[in-house]
This record gives sequence, C-alpha cells and structure tokens, in this order.
Amino acid sequence: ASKWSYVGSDGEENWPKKYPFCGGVFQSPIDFHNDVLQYDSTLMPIDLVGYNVSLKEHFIISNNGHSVRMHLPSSMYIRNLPFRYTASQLHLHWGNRNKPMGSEHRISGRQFAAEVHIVHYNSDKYPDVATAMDKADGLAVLGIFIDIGNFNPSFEKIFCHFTAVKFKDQKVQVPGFNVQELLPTQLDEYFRYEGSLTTPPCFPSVLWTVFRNPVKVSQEQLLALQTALYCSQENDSAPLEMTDNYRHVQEFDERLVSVSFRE
Ligand SMILES: NS(=O)(=O)c1c(F)c(F)c(S(=O)(=O)CCO)c(N[C@H]2CCc3ccccc32)c1F
Ligand SMILES: [Zn+2]
Repeated sequence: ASKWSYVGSDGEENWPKKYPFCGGVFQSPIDFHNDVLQYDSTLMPIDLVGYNVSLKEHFIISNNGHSVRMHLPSSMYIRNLPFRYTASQLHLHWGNRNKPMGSEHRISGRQFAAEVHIVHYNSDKYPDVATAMDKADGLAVLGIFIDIGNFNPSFEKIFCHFTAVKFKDQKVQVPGFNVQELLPTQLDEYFRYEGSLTTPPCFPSVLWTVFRNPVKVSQEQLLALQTALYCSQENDSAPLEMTDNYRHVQEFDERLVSVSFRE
C-alpha cells in the first residue's frame, strides 16, 4: 500500500527514504519566475482530441486517499506533442479552509487556490500508464490553476459528487461531459518543462504543460473541495481530512522553462 502522505513523518521531507526518485533530479512542482523563463516560438496551441465525451459515456470518480481522481477514456488524447499522449485520469490539489492556497506550481511565487492535473501517457510507445510512468518520455500532464471567481457549472459536474466519494476507496459514476470546459479558453499560453510526478514515486517522466491563465470556481465550490473529502476509510476510527494535498516547490537550478507567450 502506498505509505506516504502530506503531513507528519510520512510527509514530503521523508518521501526520499522510501521513494528515492523523490530526492532526485527534475523534480516538480516548481515556481515559474522570470529568470528561468525563455520564450519559445515553436510552442503551438495544445490540440485536444476526444475531450467532448458524450452524455451516453460515463467517468468513474474515486477517492484514492491522496486526491479525488476521475478516470478518463482512452478516446481522449493530445495530438500535437512529439508522440500521441492518451488521457488516463485527472485529479486536483488544494489547501484548507483557513489557508485556501493549495496549487502545486506557482507564478512568481504566487500560489493559486487549487490546481487540476490531467495525466496522459505516451500511447505511441507504451501499452498503458503503469508501463509509461517511469519512462523519460512516458507522461504528459496538463496543469490548470484554479482561482476564486464566479460559480463554475463545469467543475460542479465533478464537485457535486464529493459526498459519494467522501472516504478512501469510494467510487461513483459521472455522466460524460466536455472535459475541455475545465480548461482555460487560451490553450496557446502555457509554461512547458520536463519534470516529475509530484507524488511518490516522483518519477522524472513528465512533460509538463501548465496553462498561464487560471480558471475560476466560486468561494463555496472551493470550500466544498477543502472540506468534503477524507484520506481515511469510512470505518476508520481516526478520520483524516483531505486538505493541503500539494507538494512544495522544488529547487530549479540550471534549468529553464519554455513559455509560449511573449509578454
Ligand atoms: N501530480 S501528478 O500528476 O504527478 C500525480 C498525482 F499528484 C497523484 F496524486 C497521482 S495518484 O495516482 O492520484 C496517487 C499517486 O499515485 C498521480 N498518479 C499517476 C502517478 C502513478 C500513476 C499510475 C497510474 C495512473 C496515474 C498515475 C499523479 F500523476
Ligand atoms: Zn497532480
């Protein structure tokens, strides 16, 4: 069983003891600050295929004790990367009701309220995500910052199911919807760098694409995210709230982040 958490003796400072890659190179997340950014005119808008999943299909949302995860169909993929990257799952990272900032990546030190990750694997070269996840060109993750604003009906299609996945190992079916509604409108403005999984086993296998513009959810929706879920199982005598499930930013020496935008 994955024995790691975001707090206490199993927290991120001790991850390298059981998961050596977590103490290794190319670790994520990082802070996108000006002196590591380099404009790259070859970075094209992200081209998503099959993201508009029909109502007739469904997604499985599950609580895996670390995050709330939505499994995605293999009909969803990113078209214009060096290989075809097929969708596997999406999940979120967030803070807590008293300290609402819980994104993993930061822009000039600024942490956002939360962050969505859509995990894809290189289906040109590998049969599944489990095979791909420890290969240098194995994974591509899209990162979307979440900020506070108006109520977001698209995120509500996920958030409205939180009571059904309150505890670890609970699952629920969700009718298909257009996952692209969860992304910012401008898919041409993003940060790009080679990094890692931000949870154990921390494999340096991720081509990161983090969009520059945040999407908005309401204060009430954010509060639901911060208070609805538990890391512990339903019958656990010591309930553990699922909050602050973000890794702190990693040292980023001698490395550059490519950006698709000029100013
Ligand atoms: N921030 S992140 O994008 O690096 C990232 C996570 F933050 C995260 F929590 C998970 S997980 O599967 O929910 C739990 C840990 O494996 C994964 N899951 C990945 C890693 C392992 C694995 C295996 C199959 C499918 C997805 C994943 C992940 F890629
Ligand atoms: Zn993540």
